[in-house]
Amino acid sequence: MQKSKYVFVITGAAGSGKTTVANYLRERYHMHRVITHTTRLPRPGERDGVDYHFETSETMKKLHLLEQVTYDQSQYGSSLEGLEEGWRQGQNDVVVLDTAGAITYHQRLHQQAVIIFLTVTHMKSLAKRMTLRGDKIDAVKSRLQSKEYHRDLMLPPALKGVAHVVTNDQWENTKKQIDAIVKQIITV
Ligand SMILES: Nc1ncnc2c1ncn2[C@@H]1O[C@H](COP(=O)(O)OP(=O)(O)OP(=O)(O)O)[C@@H](O)[C@H]1O
Ligand SMILES: Nc1nc2c(ncn2[C@@H]2O[C@H](COP(=O)(O)O)[C@@H](O)[C@H]2O)c(=O)[nH]1
Repeated sequence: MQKSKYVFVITGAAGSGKTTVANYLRERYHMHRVITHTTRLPRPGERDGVDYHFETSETMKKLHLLEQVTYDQSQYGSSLEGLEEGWRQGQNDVVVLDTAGAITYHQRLHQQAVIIFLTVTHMKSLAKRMTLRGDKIDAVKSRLQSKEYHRDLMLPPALKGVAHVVTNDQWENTKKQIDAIVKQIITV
């Protein structure tokens, strides 16, 4: 019987498939998706309280956050309350973070944070995926020019030997890799 609950942290470059993997973990393994906070504007189809808690700079300041980062000129942050909500219900959590956030989770939660770093073989496919997702052209350009985008293309040294690295080229193959990681961690 599994005693302690985990948070699966999905990290990696923009467009690498973090949200897609998080949704898979939610649907296939009934994990609780931690909704994080951001000051960026919603993308077409994104809903407040579902994809993010959309904040202003003022409301963001009032939150009690476990960690907070600036990514492509917007603020993002996640709360301990968000994690505890899932654990209270007896569920494992899944959260989507940039690599700076993933490092903080590793430092603060140790083995309780299972870090999965997503990458792709051809970096050009990332911009293509963002465009196909419906992101505005200016938003894609801004993302590609940001220092955080370039930083998150590579596994950070602090996560070497810690993160499970998954190459998300072919979705069917990605699911198999994710299933293997979950099986290794969770014993029912
Ligand atoms: N293996 C795959 N092959 C092709 N397309 C994929 C694959 N995985 C995800 N996608 C698609 O790529 C797009 C980007 O995926 P997703 O939104 O999950 O990325 P992300 O890492 O969360 O991005 P961001 O950090 O920019 O929010 C989506 O349209 C998704 O459906
Ligand atoms: N450290 C944190 N990173 C977060 C959080 N919520 C989302 N993110 C990451 O930010 C970038 C940009 O997200 P996008 O939705 O605008 O593309 C991406 O890497 C997300 O994973 C958070 O609370 N903390």
